Amino acid sequence: MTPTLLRTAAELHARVRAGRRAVVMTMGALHEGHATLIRTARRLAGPDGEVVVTVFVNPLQFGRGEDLDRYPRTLDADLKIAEEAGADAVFAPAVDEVYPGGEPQVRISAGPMGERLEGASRPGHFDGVLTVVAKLLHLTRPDVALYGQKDAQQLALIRRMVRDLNFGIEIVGVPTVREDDGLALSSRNRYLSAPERRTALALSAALFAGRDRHAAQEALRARAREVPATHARAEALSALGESRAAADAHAVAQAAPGGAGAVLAAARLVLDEAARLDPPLELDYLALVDPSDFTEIGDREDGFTGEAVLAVAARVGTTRLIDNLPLTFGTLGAAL
Ligand SMILES: Nc1ncnc2c1ncn2[C@@H]1O[C@H](COP(=O)(O)OP(=O)(O)OP(=O)(O)O)[C@@H](O)[C@H]1O
Ligand SMILES: CC(C)(CO)[C@@H](O)C(=O)[O-]
Ligand code: BAL
Repeated sequence: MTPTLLRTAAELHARVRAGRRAVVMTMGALHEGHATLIRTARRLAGPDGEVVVTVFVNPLQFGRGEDLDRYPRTLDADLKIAEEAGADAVFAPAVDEVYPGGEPQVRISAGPMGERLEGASRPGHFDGVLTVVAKLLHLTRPDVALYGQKDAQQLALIRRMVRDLNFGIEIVGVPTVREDDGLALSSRNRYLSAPERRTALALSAALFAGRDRHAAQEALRARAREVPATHARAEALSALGESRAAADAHAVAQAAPGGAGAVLAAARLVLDEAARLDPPLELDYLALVDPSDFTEIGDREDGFTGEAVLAVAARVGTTRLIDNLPLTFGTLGAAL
């Protein structure tokens, strides 16, 4: 069924709530990534609940010289995608409806986490994001709200805001949806020409190179833990086994370089190559960060263990893209 289109806060509030409400916030120009969020929301809301999708290009989160004016606005197509994915209502307010008195004087401050990575490149961006997210949460009053892992720093900040300011709403993160060749789906991909898209593939390719390096390291770490046990077993068996196990231990020790620095180096190699393509990739940042506060762990000692996010941002032509992958350091070895 075509979702009900709601244009005003009054229309939204007049709507009779049906069970558990799940909200997906977007800036429109919907694609399969958004559809996945909406389908997940449908599941979480349940058959008696409802899914509300918001479509609003928020001027507050765009810096001067960014793409606010050219950002794609495709409401008819968005309604169709929202319908197919199972939305009950689409809230698509005008700017005046969200900010009736002009830009708000009182805003949410994203704090130090909002000044790193994306926040360093786009000053004020996360204050604008959190301010509109807070407003949209108050307007839509969901039980649960869903956000994509593709915007990992945004997701972490929304979780933080909801916790720090007691919003009492469940926040659910949804893994990044990609094209078959790896490119993360993004509304801004439609700005890319064919040659630019080829260059843009380097973002995901770099992350995959980092992930592969990480997987190889983790396997070596696990092997290194296993070797003493192998050694003990071998010792009990025969002198020949013992010397084999010792050789194995030596080989693992030699082969286990690494940690965070090696993961970053593997990813950087791909980005460096892409910088020589035509059109070139212009790197903004590549960083390995702690997902709880987005501080860099790239420069910490090689023995880092725990959750991390490998994040990248780059420009191709006039289009700025971001991508990231979650990585876990050390648990494979720890589990053995
Ligand atoms: N490829 C994707 N996979 C999963 N979630 C996504 C993906 N792309 C966007 N989202 C999520 O959809 C929500 C709305 O995002 P938004 O409308 O800004 O789309 P976008 O494709 O990220 O656009 P942009 O190109 O402006 O970054 C956010 O929670 C975002 O993280
Ligand atoms: C969360 C959001 C809808 C706020 O404008 C936006 O930042 C987005 O689409 O990711
Ligand atoms: N998807 C994040 C919104 C923005 O880039 O402004």
